[in-house]
Formats: sequence, structure tokens, C-alpha cells
Amino acid sequence: MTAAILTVEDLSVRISGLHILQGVSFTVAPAGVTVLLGRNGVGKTTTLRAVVGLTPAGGEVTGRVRMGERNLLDRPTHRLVRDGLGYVPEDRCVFAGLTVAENLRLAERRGTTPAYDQVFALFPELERRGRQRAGSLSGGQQQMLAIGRVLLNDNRLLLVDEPTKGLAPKVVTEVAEVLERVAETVPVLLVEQNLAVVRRLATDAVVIDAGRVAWSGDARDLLAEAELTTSLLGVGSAEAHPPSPAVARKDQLT
Ligand SMILES: Nc1ncnc2c1ncn2[C@@H]1O[C@H](COP(=O)(O)OP(=O)(O)OP(=O)(O)O)[C@@H](O)[C@H]1O
Repeated sequence: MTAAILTVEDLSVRISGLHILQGVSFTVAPAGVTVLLGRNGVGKTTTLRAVVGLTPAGGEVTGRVRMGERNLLDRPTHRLVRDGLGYVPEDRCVFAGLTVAENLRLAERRGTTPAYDQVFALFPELERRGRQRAGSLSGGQQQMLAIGRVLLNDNRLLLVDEPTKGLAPKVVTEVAEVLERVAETVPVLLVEQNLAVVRRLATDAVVIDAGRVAWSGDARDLLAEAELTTSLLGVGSAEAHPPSPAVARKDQLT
């Protein structure tokens, strides 16, 4: 078996007296898209934030998160990013008052050549809208900017949190297509609520429930089992049956 790119062991997170993650363990394959699933509020975003060192102040994180030999929990976020851990947060976090070009320029790293060609090939609109303020972009365009910004640099692993949230169906499809292309070269750990997107992209799946991993394995095995999908994710059996060619919002997990 090929070694995992990321290993999460016994990850526990407490925030404001809440024991949100209670010993979460899973691995991320070195290729493809590993999707982190679960009902609303189970701790998917908390997991990604803990991995990248962005648990809110006062939060307590224990366990081990390894990429190679290193325990990531011992290292500050900027080092993790420099070492190739790319993070696209749920709320996109673009600088609204800066232009698209300025947002991208901020992601440039000294001593490396930013991959503008690759980013503009994936997102031609970012090149066309270079002078537009990011705050005036549509939600989908902001999402493209948030992903493009991370792809300017080399990544060993990408963490992407709910990239299709709040987007129109056509834009959801565009984002899914881009992630599919990105995943051909970089492994992705993806939090995603849109089941059609999950069906399209997921190679492996990890389901969190009640603070722990309730299921992990080949995504096809999970999605093929209507009852399992229903019990773990709370979606109806009709939605759990594959495949739907259109990537539509009606498949939202609850
Ligand atoms: N800073 C915080 N202070 C207090 N509670 C928090 C904080 N951050 C997260 N939580 C709580 O932790 C739990 C897990 O939140 P998290 O955002 O990780 O869930 P999620 O699975 O990503 O949810 P969703 O699918 O709705 O995005 C929730 O009950 C949430 O209210």
C-alpha cells in the first residue's frame, strides 16, 4: 500500500468547553480526493483548522498530524504552508479592498517562481479581472481567486473547505471541474456537502460523527450503499443512489 500523504492520529479539539473532536484518526491518500463528510456541526472545519494550525485562540488541540516525519501540530501555520500544505478556507478570505492581481501578488513567495501560467490556464477570468476589486467579484469568482491564490505555489497537499457553498449550480460545476483537474497533480482533502460533487470527485471518504471517525474507506463503497449513506450522512436514499450527471444543489447533505 502506498504511504499516506497525511496521517491524523487521535486528534482531539476542545473549544469553549466543547469537546468537538474526540480522538479522530484517518489518513489521506497520496493521490486523488479524500472527502471529509458528516452532518452539519460535527467538526469537519474544526479538523481542517486543527491540521493547519488555525484553531481559535483558547482552543486546545492534542494528538498527532503527520506529513512525512513531522508532527504538524508542533509547527506554526506559515511554516506548514511554506512546506507545501495549501489551505483554501470555507469563507474564502480574499482581501475585499484589494484587486484580484494584488490578492494574487500577496501569495507570492520570495525565492520561488509563482505559477501564474498554471493559475490563469485554470482560471482565465482571474487574468481578465486583474484590476477588479476582489470584494466586487461574485461568490464563484471569489472562490476561484481563493483556489488560484493557493495554486501559485507548489503544494504537497491541498485542504479545501466547502468550496461550492452558496454557489449557483453552474458555478458549482465549474469549481468541481477545476478541483478535478487540480487533483490530477496534487492530493486534496476536501470538505464538501454537495453529494453530486462528492460523487464526481471523491476517491476516498472519511465520515465524522459524534466527535470520531464513523467510517472511512473507498468513496465508491460508501456511495453505493444507500442505507449506509443515509445513516451516516442523513441524506435520503434517493439522493444516495448514484449517479447524477448534473452537479446540482438538491443533493445537499443535511
Ligand atoms: N470558535 C468556536 N467557538 C465555539 N464553538 C465552536 C467554535 N468553532 C466551532 N465550534 C463548534 O464546533 C462544532 C463543529 O463546528 P465545525 O464548523 O467544525 O463543523 P462542520 O462539521 O464543519 O459544520 P458545517 O457542516 O455546518 O460547516 C459546532 O458545534 C460549532 O458550533
